[in-house]
Amino acid sequence: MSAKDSPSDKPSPNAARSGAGPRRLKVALLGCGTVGAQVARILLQDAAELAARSGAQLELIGIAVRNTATRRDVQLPAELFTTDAASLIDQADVVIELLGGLDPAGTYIQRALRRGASVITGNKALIAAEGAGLGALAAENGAQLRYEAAVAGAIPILRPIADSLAGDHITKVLGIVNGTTNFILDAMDSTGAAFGDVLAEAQQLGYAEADPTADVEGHDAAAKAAILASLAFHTEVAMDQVHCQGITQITAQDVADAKASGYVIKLLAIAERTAAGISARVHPALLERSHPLASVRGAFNAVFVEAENAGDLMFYGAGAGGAPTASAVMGDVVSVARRLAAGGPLPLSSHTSPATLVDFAHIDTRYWIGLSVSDQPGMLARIATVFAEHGVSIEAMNQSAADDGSAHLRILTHRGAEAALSSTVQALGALDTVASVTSVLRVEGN
Ligand SMILES: NC(=O)C1=CN([C@@H]2O[C@H](COP(=O)(O)OP(=O)(O)OC[C@H]3O[C@@H](n4cnc5c(N)ncnc54)[C@H](O)[C@@H]3O)[C@@H](O)[C@H]2O)C=CC1
Ligand SMILES: N[C@@H](CC=O)C(=O)O
Ligand code: NA
Repeated sequence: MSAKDSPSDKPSPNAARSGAGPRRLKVALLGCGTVGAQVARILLQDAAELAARSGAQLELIGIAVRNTATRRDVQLPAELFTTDAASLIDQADVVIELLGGLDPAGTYIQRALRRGASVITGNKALIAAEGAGLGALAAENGAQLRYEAAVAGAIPILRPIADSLAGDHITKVLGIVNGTTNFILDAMDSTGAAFGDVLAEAQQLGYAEADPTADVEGHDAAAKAAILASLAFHTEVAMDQVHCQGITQITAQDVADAKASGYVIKLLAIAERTAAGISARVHPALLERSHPLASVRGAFNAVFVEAENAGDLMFYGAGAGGAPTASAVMGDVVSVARRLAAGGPLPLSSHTSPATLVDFAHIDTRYWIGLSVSDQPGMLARIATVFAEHGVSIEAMNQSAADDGSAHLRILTHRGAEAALSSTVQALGALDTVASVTSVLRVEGN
C-alpha cells in the first residue's frame, strides 16, 4: 500500500484478536532527515524480524516530506513519498514524527492521537513544551505516546526510569544528554581548542540541532532535563522551570584550569529531589576526573541515576546520530505494536504528584571561582572575609602568578546555597583588589 491508499476508520486496539493472522499495522513516517531516513530503512529492511518481535506486520504506508524529489542518502521506494502529511496520518495506526520543531509537528501529533493512532516521536522540544497535554490526549483516545529517542538518543533511559524503576524512589538524575556540547567540551579538554573552532565540526558530524543555539545555550539539554524530571518524579516539570545555562562562556583557560586541578568541565542536566522539593537545572559543571561521567567522551551521552533502593545506576551510549536514534525510535515502535497486538495501550508515565519546585536560588551546590587579583599584602584576608560574611566556607584555594604581575586565584567552596554563593561572587567582584571574576562554575558529583 502507498501513501495514496484510502483512509481507514479509527485504529482499533483490539483488531489483533480477530483471529485473522498477525495484525497489520499501518505506519506513517513524518520526516526523512537524519533520523527519519534510518527509521524507514529499518522498517523496510527488517520487516520480517519486526513482525516476529512485535506480533504485528508493520507496514510503512508513506513518508511525509517537504519535497518528494529531494535526493536522500538512503535509497527508499519513490512511491512512499508524499507531501500530504495530514492524509497520511489519517490512514495510519502508528505515526512516527521525526520533523522536529513545535509546529506543525505538534498539530500532526494531535491529529494522530485524536484518531486513536499511537505516536512515536524524538522531539524533545515538543515533549518538554506540550508533553503533559499530549499524554492526556493520548489517554483520552486510547492511544500510546512514546518518546525514548527524545532523551539521550539510543540510550534506553526513559523506559528504565518509567517502568523498571517504577517501584523505587529516584532521588537524582545527573546526565550528559547533549552530544554536541559534550563533543565540543571534550575537544577543548583534549586539544586545548577554543569553543568556536569545534562547533563547526560538531555540526558537520550531524549531532547539532538545525539551530545549534539550542545545543550550545543548553536549551536542548533543558528540554531533556524537564522530561527526565517529570518521569523520575512522577510529576510535570515544564521547560521554563528548568534553570538553563549553556557553554558559550566557557573559555579555553577555564578548561585548562579545571584540568590542572583534576577536573573536567561537562554540561550537566540535573534533576534532584530533596526534602525541600524538586529542582531541574542545566549548567556547565566541574566533575572530578574519577567520576563515571567524566570519562564520557566525544558525542556520547551518559545518565547517572540515584535511587533509594537500586542505589547508583549508569546508562551510557550514543546520544545522537541517525542510526543510533532510529534504534530508540524502533524500540518504541515495537513496544507500541506489541501492546496494540496484545489488545490495549499502557501509559509511559504516571503524573501522580504535583511538583514543589525549589527556587534555583535555594539549590545546594559548590562553586569554583576564578579571580584575577592584585597581589598585595592583606589581599587574601580581604577575600576570605567576604566568604565569611556570606557564610560560605572555602574548601581549597590555589594562587598562580600572571605575566602582568597580578595573580590568578582559583577558589573551591564547600556546599552552600546558590544565593549565598552568587552574592559572595558579586561582593568579591566589588573588591578593589579584585580586577575581575574570570570564571564561576559549579562543581557536581559529590
Ligand atoms: N539527529 C539526532 O541525532 C537526533 C535527533 N532527535 C530529534 O529527532 C527529530 C528529527 O531530527 P533529525 O532527523 O536530526 O532532523 P533533520 O533536520 O535531519 O530532519 C527533519 C526532516 O523533516 C523535514 N521537515 C521539517 N518540517 C517538515 C514539514 N512540515 N513537512 C515535511 N517535512 C518536514 C525536514 O525537511 C528534514 O528533512 C528532531 O525532533 C530531533 O530533535 C533526537 C535525538 C537525536
Ligand atoms: N542535538 C542533539 C541531538 C540529540 O538529541 C545533541 O547534540 O545531543
Ligand atoms: Na533514549
